[in-house]
Amino acid sequence: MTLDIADEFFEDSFAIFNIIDTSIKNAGFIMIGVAMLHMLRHKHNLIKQINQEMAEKELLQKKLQFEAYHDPLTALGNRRACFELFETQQETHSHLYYFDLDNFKTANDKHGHLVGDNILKLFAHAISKEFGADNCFRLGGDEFVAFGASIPITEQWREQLLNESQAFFCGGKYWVCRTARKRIC
Ligand SMILES: Nc1nc2c(ncn2[C@@H]2O[C@H](COP(=O)(O)OP(=O)(O)OP(=O)(O)O)[C@@H](O)[C@H]2O)c(=O)[nH]1
Repeated sequence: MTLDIADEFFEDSFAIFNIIDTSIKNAGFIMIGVAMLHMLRHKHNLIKQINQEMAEKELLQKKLQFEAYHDPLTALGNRRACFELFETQQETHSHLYYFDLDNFKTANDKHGHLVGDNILKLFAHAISKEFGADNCFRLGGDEFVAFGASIPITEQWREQLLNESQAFFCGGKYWVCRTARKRIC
């Protein structure tokens, strides 16, 4: 009889201990789960941040590369680009055109540098339309170079190129020469 009572007592106590023990274990699992989730979220944010920084770096690198090889005013290739691409341009184009605007200094002095800048942009746009922007370069000041095919040069063509800049009495001269294009057999 005494034994029975003791058995019941221990049975009940164990049941309570069991419940407490399971609860503690469950709470432990939940805490570990929450901590792991937190860690994963932190890692996810870190990877996102690294990816973003890498994308920004890549963009910056592309921007720097563009700036190193382009004229900021006209967005044409600059002197460095022209020299570095000279061989390739020679191989793919039969003629080289060199342009130098006339009276540009006078136009600058008379109408101001903003108008002067605009003349350069208009001329860059005109030759880009004729030869393709990738084949045109601004060497500096009012000097430009373009690579292209042989074009029947007429007074009309010349006027067309200088159309808008002529409004400021700014003309232009050009020289054309054959490139040393290699024949592809
Ligand atoms: N507005 C403007 N002017 C520039 C720029 N770069 C150079 N210049 C000016 O361009 C002028 C070029 O002068 P010149 O080479 O004598 O040109 P020009 O008056 O056409 O004379 P020729 O070429 O001998 O016919 C200079 O006054 C420079 O200050 C630019 O980016 N913008």
